Amino acid sequence: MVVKRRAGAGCLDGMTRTDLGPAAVRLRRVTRHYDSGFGSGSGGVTALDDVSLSFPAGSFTAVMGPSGSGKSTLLQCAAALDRPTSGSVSIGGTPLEGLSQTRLTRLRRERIGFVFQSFNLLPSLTAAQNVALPLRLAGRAPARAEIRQALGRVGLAERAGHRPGELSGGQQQRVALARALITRPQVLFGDEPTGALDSATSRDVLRLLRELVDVEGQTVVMVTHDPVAASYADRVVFLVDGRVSGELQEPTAEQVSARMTRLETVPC
Ligand SMILES: Nc1ncnc2c1ncn2[C@@H]1O[C@H](COP(=O)(O)OP(=O)(O)OP(=O)(O)O)[C@@H](O)[C@H]1O
Repeated sequence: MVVKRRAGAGCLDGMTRTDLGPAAVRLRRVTRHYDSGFGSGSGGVTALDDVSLSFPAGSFTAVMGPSGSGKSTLLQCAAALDRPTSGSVSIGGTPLEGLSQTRLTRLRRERIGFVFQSFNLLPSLTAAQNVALPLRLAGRAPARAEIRQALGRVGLAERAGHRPGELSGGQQQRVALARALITRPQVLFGDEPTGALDSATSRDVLRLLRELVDVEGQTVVMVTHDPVAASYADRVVFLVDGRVSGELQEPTAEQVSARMTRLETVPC
């Protein structure tokens, strides 16, 4: 598989470089506050604090930060799975605020793909049936060739009839990727997509993500704790206490690791 970086795919911090190209996803001054559950005035948690970020179309971004820094919350707000307390999010130029639940659900189905650490495949369905699910949920009867092509994209055309229990972890994650990509989403989000895989299998999945960006122009945004995984991205955005604390372009694993060590040891 060819591993090739896109020239110029990059990143915006605080929307200072919006001229790089159209944003697949844009967050403007996003704050997400969780109430404590004990009524007003009792504090709660500010998981995201005035975050402005843009994910340019056709780029691969890794999001890193210490535990509790807001990575998953950022992903959920950016993927329209959660609503910010304030600020705005737009996907493919469509602002999410004010959209009804029905329209949000449709937008998520049509424009967003999601892969998780735990694959989330249905164990009783074959790989092909799992991949077909998003289309069935959207009311479409998927053509067999379409499913085969989606599995072919992740190198699993020959495994269409296998159930998840008959596949390795890496193969299961590739089925999950095919399922996430079957609707041709504008953005693919990954919440630690390689977190449950051994390092050799992780590399295969990361090379596949890289290839999707380089060859097909897919936009990928991935939360990870692994500096090696982050080094496959065009840039790494670092969060600390719900705020963007900086970013690295064309990162190496060593640079990411050094930055993370600093963030985890130096009080901000
Ligand atoms: N549903 C919720 N209700 C209350 N607080 C929440 C909720 N979800 C997240 N938080 C809090 O928001 C903060 C950010 O959480 P988040 O899960 O986004 O962090 P994270 O960087 O993804 O953490 P980790 O690396 O440990 O998964 C944490 O303090 C967390 O406890």
